[in-house]
Amino acid sequence: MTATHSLRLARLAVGELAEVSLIIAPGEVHCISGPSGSGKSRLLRAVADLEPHSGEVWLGDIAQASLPAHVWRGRVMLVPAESQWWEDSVGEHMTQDALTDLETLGFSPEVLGWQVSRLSSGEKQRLALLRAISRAPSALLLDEPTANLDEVTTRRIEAWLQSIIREHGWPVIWVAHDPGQIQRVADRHWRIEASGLVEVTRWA
Ligand SMILES: Nc1ncnc2c1ncn2[C@@H]1O[C@H](COP(=O)(O)OP(=O)(O)OP(=O)(O)O)[C@@H](O)[C@H]1O
Repeated sequence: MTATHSLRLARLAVGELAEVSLIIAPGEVHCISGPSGSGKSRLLRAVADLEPHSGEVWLGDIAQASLPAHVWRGRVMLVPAESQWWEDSVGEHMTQDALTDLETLGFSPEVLGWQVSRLSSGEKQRLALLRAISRAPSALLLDEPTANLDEVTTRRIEAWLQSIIREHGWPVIWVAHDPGQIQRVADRHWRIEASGLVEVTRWA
């Protein structure tokens, strides 16, 4: 299914961060960087309706406020830096759609039988991404999606994410620290400075 909705933040404010207004077009990746503690994760949580905030968020012509929070979160899917798991085994969290991409992410099908408790932080991170994208979202919020991965795996996950983002036309907000990664994946780059979002027009 191809999503063709923009994600629109209209005067969104959470915590110390000044009001944010952004339009992320279908298939676009907007990277957000900034110092530790500047509010990047809280902003994503507000967009996902996981944190009290003022202002509005729209997915196409659907307002966040018009949907029950759990329905909104199924469409505007947050992949937090530290994923949550609620069942014992990996497979219990996955839909059938996850199976096709297992190998691309470096797993054999046996991973579905693994206990969540044995997963390394990098395995958890890759499987949390797979879990999110296999649930047919309409927009993605990625909080440092490669933070626990080595360079080779990071590049592989970046390429995989870019390809499925383009294929599905998801608007994406991607929190990142690595300038190289931002250079590779961002259509636009915003940095949090003095509690406000400032566009970085040249980030080579
Ligand atoms: N529910 C909350 N209520 C009040 N303050 C909070 C809450 N959650 C986080 N904070 C504070 O808000 C600030 C921003 O936190 P946030 O997690 O968004 O930072 P960040 O930019 O993602 O940082 P990092 O790069 O270290 O992950 C921090 O000072 C944090 O302690």
